[in-house]
Amino acid sequence: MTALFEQFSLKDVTLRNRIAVPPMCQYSAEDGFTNQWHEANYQSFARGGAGLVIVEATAVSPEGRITPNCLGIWKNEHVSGLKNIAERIKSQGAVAGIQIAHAGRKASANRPWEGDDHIQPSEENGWQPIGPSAKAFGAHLPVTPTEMTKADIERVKADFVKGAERALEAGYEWLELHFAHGYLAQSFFSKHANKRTDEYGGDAQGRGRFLLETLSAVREVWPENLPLTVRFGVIEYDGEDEQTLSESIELIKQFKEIGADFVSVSVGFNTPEANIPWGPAFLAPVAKRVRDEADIPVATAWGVDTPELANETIENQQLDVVMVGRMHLTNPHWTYYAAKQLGVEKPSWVMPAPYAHWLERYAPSDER
Ligand SMILES: Cc1cc2c(cc1C)N(C[C@H](O)[C@H](O)[C@H](O)COP(=O)(O)O)c1[nH]c(=O)[nH]c(=O)c1N2
Ligand SMILES: NC(=O)C1=CN(Cc2ccccc2)CCC1
Repeated sequence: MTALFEQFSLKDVTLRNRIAVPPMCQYSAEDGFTNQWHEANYQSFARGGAGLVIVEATAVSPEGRITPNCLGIWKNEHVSGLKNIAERIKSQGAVAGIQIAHAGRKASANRPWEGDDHIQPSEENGWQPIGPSAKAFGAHLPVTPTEMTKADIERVKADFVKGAERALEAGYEWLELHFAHGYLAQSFFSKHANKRTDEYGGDAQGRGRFLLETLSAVREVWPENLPLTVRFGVIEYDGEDEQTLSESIELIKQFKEIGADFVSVSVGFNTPEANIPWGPAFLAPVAKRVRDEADIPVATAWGVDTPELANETIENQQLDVVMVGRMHLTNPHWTYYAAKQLGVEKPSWVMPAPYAHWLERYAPSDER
């Protein structure tokens, strides 16, 4: 059996294969609400055969959005649209996941194709970002965030809890807390962003406290039988990698004790001075270290673009699930393409019958 197409069970959820579509912001919402763009976007990935489709970073409060056009889950009115998306994903045979998020000091930004840079808080469509300390990211995100008070910390933790409750109500079965990519939770763990001298700063334990407490609070409301997962940047490529990685693995061991079932291993992106070694599956060896040392199932993304490479990361036990992002933007049926490439039996049947039946007996002219 081709490893990439083996099922994967976690708690009461079973993925039909090891291929996941990671969260990818569409920056297409108004006031946080889903629309026909999101419906088409997510249903197409699921129809293509992916085992798990994770809905993009969905903000737990308005100020937690990256851009004004990010999805939201900060009010009950958001639930019905998110439920529609979950149903569309499940109707195509994939597991419906959702990532809930707070952008922290990277909030109040233009959409990538409109500059990707901060919108000044004084501008009509901008707002004042918050963060662990009054320390800006820099580069294209120069606005200095307001240092969060204890009350702010309690409010944002409560926003994550309410977001998790709404995600459950919307029918999602895989919850991912966004603890990566230099957004709020990740930034608390970062020495670059967190200069606090209270219990939410200082050593690794202090810098990890916001993440641990947020996970704990969500654990209490998320059902024990459904996967509760985190996406966490374990390395910055800022010259401190061994230190950061060992501190990150220690924190992940605590995530597991608190009740995290799975980690999507990613990059910290807390500093514009990082030197990221971009390349095919560059993070897979790091994910394997996490998998082995913290003894927890993992996924990672980042350039796992070919079916062969994806299959290898599972076969050589680096990953349990592969996150294939941008390749799904090129081809939402990437899973079907991978099944054909890897010589899986009856490859067209990774898709629903109306497509599978005809593709089973059709070879495109360039393959005849
Ligand atoms: C347009 C777009 C939007 C997003 C992303 C990426 C892209 C391209 N990524 C990162 C993404 O999940 C993935 O980790 C990267 O794209 C790397 O994987 P690939 O090399 O694309 O397979 C991302 N990550 C995340 O945790 N939450 C998100 O909402 C987003 N949004
Ligand atoms: N919401 C997120 O976590 C996002 C992560 N990105 C990281 C990224 C960096 C480089 C290439 C692709 C993605 C950019 C888009 C938004």
